[in-house]
Amino acid sequence: MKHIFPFQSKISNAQRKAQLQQEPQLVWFTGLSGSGKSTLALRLEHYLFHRGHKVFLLDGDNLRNGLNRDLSFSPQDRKENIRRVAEVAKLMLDAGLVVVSAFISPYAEERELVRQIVGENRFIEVFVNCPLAECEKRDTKGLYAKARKGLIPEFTGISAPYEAPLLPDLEVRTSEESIDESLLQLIQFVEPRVLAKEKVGATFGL
Ligand SMILES: Nc1ncnc2c1ncn2[C@@H]1O[C@H](COP(=O)(O)OS(=O)(=O)O)[C@@H](OP(=O)(O)O)[C@H]1O
Ligand SMILES: Nc1ncnc2c1ncn2[C@@H]1O[C@H](COP(=O)(O)OP(=O)(O)O)[C@@H](O)[C@H]1O
Repeated sequence: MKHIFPFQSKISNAQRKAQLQQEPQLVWFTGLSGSGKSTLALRLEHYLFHRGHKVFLLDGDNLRNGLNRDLSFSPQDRKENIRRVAEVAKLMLDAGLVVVSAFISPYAEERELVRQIVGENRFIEVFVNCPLAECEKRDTKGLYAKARKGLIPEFTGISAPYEAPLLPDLEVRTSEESIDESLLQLIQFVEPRVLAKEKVGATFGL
C-alpha cells in the first residue's frame, strides 16, 4: 500500500460545467499514420474554438516531444503512451474542457482502457478509416518509404499491428470523402454532445 491520500476539491464537476457552459467530452481519433487524424483533429478544434467552446488538442507527435519523450513504439510503450494521455485527458475533462486527441492507438484493449479512465459517457471514439495502400500513397511524412526499407522498426501497418475499432461511435472514410465532408460528419456528431445540458447550473456561493 502506497502512502498517498487523494483528496476531493470543494468544486464539483457540475459547478465547473455550469461555469464553462459546456459538456466536457473527449473526441478520440484513432487510425493509421496518414489516415487524417491530425488534419481532422486540428479542423475540429478550430471549429469548436470559434463556436465558443473551451477546447484543447492533444496530438501524438507533440506529446512524444515532451511528456512521453521517453517512450518508444514497442507494444508496451505504446500502451504506456496511451495510458498517460488518458490520464491527462481525464484531468482536462474534470477541469471542464472539451478534448480532441489524435493518436494511432492501435490496440483495442488500450482504447478500452481510455474509455474506462475518462468514463464511458465522456468518450467519443472516432475511427479515421483509410486503407493502408492509400495512407502509403499519401506518405505525408515519408515514413512509409522508410519503414518499407526497414529504417523504422515496428511501424504501424507495415511491421506492427493496427486493430480497427469494431464499434466506433463515428467512422469517417477519408479515402472516399473530402476533408470538408469528413469534418461535417464530425461537427454534426460532436457539437450537440458538447452543448451545455442546463443553461444555468450549479450555484457559485462560497
Ligand atoms: N514506428 C512507428 N509507428 C507509427 N508511428 C510512428 C512510428 N515512428 C514514428 N512515428 C510517428 O509517431 C506518430 C504516432 O505516435 P502516436 O503516439 O500516435 O502512436 S501510438 O498511439 O503510441 O501508437 C506518427 O504520427 P501520425 O503520422 O500522425 O500518426 C508518426 O509521425
Ligand atoms: N477526408 C479527409 N480527412 C482528412 N485528411 C484527408 C482527407 N482526404 C485527404 N486527406 C489528406 O490526408 C492526409 C492526412 O494526413 P494527417 O492528417 O497528417 O494524418 P495522420 O495525422 O493520421 O497521420 C493529409 O495530407 C490530408 O490533406
